[in-house]
Order: sequence, then C-alpha cells, then structure tokens
Amino acid sequence: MSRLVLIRHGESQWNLENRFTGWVDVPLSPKGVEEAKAAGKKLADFKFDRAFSSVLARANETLRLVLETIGQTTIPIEKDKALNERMYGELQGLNKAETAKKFGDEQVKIWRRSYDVRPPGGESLKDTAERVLPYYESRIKPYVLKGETILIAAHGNSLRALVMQLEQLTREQVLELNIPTGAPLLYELDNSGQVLSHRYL
Ligand SMILES: O=C(O)[C@@H](CO)OP(=O)(O)O
Repeated sequence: MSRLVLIRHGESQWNLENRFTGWVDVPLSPKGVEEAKAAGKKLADFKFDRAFSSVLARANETLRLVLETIGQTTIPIEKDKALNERMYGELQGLNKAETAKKFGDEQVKIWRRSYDVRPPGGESLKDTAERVLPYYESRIKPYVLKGETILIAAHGNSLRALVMQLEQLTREQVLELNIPTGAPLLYELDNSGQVLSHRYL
C-alpha cells in the first residue's frame, strides 16, 4: 500500500487580498506560514520517501516548512511546472469580488470551477489536467506502485485535477470541489494505484 499526501499551499498574499493568482509567483502570507507549520505537525508520524512540488514559491515554501517541521529536509524533492496552478489569463491580479460584480457570480463560478470553460486567455481545469495527469502517471505513480509514502505540495486547481482523477469525479462533482489551503489530504492506494481511502488529516 502507498500513502499519498496532497497539500495545497498555505494562504498566499493574494489569497488574503482575494485576487486571482494563477501563475503569478506570490509569497505566503504570515497566516499561510503558520498553516504550513501546522500541517507539518499533523504529518509528524509520516516518514516520506519523496516529495513533489510545483515551481511556484508558495508551494515550495509550504513544502519546505512542512519538511522542516517534521525534520525530513533531506528526502528527494522534484519540482516541476506541470504541477503549477491553473494559468488564470486576463483574470490574474483582479479582485475576485469585483470581478463577480462586473461579470456576475454565475459566470465567475464557471470560470473558477467548471471543467472545460477557459477563463479569458487562461487554462480550463481540463487544460490543467492535461499537464498534471501525464506528470502524475510518469513521475509520481511509479513510486505509488512501489508502495512509497509521498508528499505533493501544489495548488487549488492543479490538485483539483488530480483529485478528480483519483476519485473519478464527474464534471458536476468537480464544480463543487474546493481544496482548502494548508490542509493535508491523505490517500491510501493499493499496489495497482487504485484509491482505497481518502481523508483530511
Ligand atoms: O487565484 C487562483 O489562482 C486560484 C487559487 O487561489 O483561485 P480559485 O479559487 O479561483 O481557483
């Protein structure tokens, strides 16, 4: 059996300011730093074989703080832009509440949570899945099949794409799927990579 822990980065400065972030490389907020350390405390009983992260600072920093908290900073780490947040195109930098006022709540929900509608100039969840899932299959799943204990630090939407696949969610179900910041989500998988159980720690 393999254990796979997914963690969305702690609160970022732009989460705090309620701005669309995407590929903009913003830092963690002070609360985000605390969330990452608290996540580490929840993972104190885990002995990770390896970890993966996007190349964005908020995920890298979250991973570093978790590994420092549990004293496991020497494990192999692979960082790849395939795990980056969904690129939010023209929405990047805009305030989410102001954007909802301008375009309507329903339109903004579709841009934020639908499966295959692209925000203007950006990636849909489907586009994001088309880079996250091949990366998972080629770089992460081989270690799942070996029964390793693995940590992935990434983003709301890159993790939604992975969770949709792991849990075989429908497009309707993924519309309601939100992944909170700094909350470790544990999957137990069998030796063929099928999910046996999942829960937030
Ligand atoms: O702004 C973003 O890049 C993401 C994650 O914070 O936002 P959303 O909640 O719309 O997926």
